[in-house]
Amino acid sequence: MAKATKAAKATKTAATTGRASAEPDAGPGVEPDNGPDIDSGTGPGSKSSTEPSTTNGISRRRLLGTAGAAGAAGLAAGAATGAGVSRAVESPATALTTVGSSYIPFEGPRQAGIVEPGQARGHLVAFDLAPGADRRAAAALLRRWSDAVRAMTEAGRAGGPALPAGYDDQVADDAGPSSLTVTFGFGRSFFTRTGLTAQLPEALAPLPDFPSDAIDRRRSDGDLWVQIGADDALVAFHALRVIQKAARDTAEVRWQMNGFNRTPGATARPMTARNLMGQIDGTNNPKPSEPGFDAKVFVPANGSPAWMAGGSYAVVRRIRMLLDSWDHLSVARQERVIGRRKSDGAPLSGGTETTPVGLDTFLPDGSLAIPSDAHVRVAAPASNSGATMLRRPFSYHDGIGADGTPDAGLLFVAWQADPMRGFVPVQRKLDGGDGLTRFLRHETSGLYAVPGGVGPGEYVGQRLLEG
Ligand SMILES: C=CC1=C(C)c2cc3[nH]c(cc4nc(cc5[nH]c(cc1n2)c(C)c5CCC(=O)O)C(CCC(=O)O)=C4C)c(C)c3C=C
Ligand SMILES: [Fe+2]
Repeated sequence: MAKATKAAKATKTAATTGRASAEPDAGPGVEPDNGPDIDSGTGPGSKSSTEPSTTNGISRRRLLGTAGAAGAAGLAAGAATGAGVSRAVESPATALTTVGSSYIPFEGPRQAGIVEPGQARGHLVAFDLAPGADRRAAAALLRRWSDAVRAMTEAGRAGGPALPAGYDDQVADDAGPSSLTVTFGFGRSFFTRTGLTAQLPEALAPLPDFPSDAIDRRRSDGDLWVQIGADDALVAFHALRVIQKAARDTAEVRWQMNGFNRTPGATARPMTARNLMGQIDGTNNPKPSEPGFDAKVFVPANGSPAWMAGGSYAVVRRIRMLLDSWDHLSVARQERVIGRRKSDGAPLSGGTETTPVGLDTFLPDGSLAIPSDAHVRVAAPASNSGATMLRRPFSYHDGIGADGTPDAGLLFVAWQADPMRGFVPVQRKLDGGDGLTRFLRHETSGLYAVPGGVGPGEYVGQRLLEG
């Protein structure tokens, strides 16, 4: 595929994935114990443009690689440890950092934005088809979107094509690709709206209601879902604007959520990111290098329906963290809620961050080292008949809510080959028995079928829409 060809041309490097005696713990309310006009169907293909766009006479691509040194230091450390998921990175001769020049191809057997480390900035957006927009209109939209993303990910690369005028509001000028990915999915309602119910995947059955859910349906679901990620805020915003403008009369925004992660190069060496509770979050994600990874995360080539081959299912939950309550717990108690040390993410059963969690380890007093209601115990595949998912969240912070507490938490995005063997059984178990539940509120929910990737000239979802 083109993905492999492009990757081969680029310099390869590694970057980190960015990852009982149940002592009764204080819940909320207890005493503190510690202080352009984008043309329908005629958008540019990846190879069609020739000259780079210029700003004040300076080519966007000539400006790559002129930022600080932290990224390069982090990159070197990443390569030395060999940790994490490898990704293609271009290295212009003058580069002092790789943040801007990091490039993730749009084309490939799988959509980008699933296995790559979570970017520093993310936008999650759901669209509903406009009244009267049919399958044909939806197909034209997916082509416009795919062409736009192809152009945006290629533009700004050293030696890459220019961003065509129709896409360029100059917001992303001067920046490189910055690990931009845009990932597209279909919600259940898309199939009824477009008369494609015969192609509706079984796996897209509505998620069950979980007892502790507090779901706002207006900010949930949607016909189409788009996940945008980039390591530069302007590159991410630019992609968002282009996607929204390209939707034009065919689809309107149903909801939008904005998130973030740690910026690459902010730590002395690549490390698993922390969430807004301060925990190292992502350690025990399945790794692409592990046997069985693909089967857990992606629909197999002979999977059903056929158009989902190479695709995946994304569960998206906006999970508010009840931070004021959480902050009242001592660090020791917080660690027992999770089952890992806050400072370095090591399991309470001993070792370092990457030491396997000892679910059967006992303390000298005979109690379980990982409490019976600790999050990692209740969520572990071993506690859920092997159920596994790839978690790739963004944090969010939208100021102070009506209740006077931070409207902040996790835009939880979980990827799996089948939600019934991933998110659903695990969330059922967490909802009843996880010590963390009392510090969380699931406020929105969505499930999307994310088809496989595209080759040159193809658009995402083509096999569904033209099958
Ligand atoms: C339904 C699945 C899960 C939800 C919802 C969820 C929410 C959630 N998790 C954290 C913080 C951490 N989670 C950690 C591990 C972990 N979480 C899940 C699943 C859900 N989490 C799994 C499957 C695992 C791995 C368990 C294992 O096999 O060990 C951790 C520990 C570090 C890690 O392994 O990533 C933290 C910390 C928050 C804050 C949260 C909701 C806001
Ligand atoms: Fe978790």
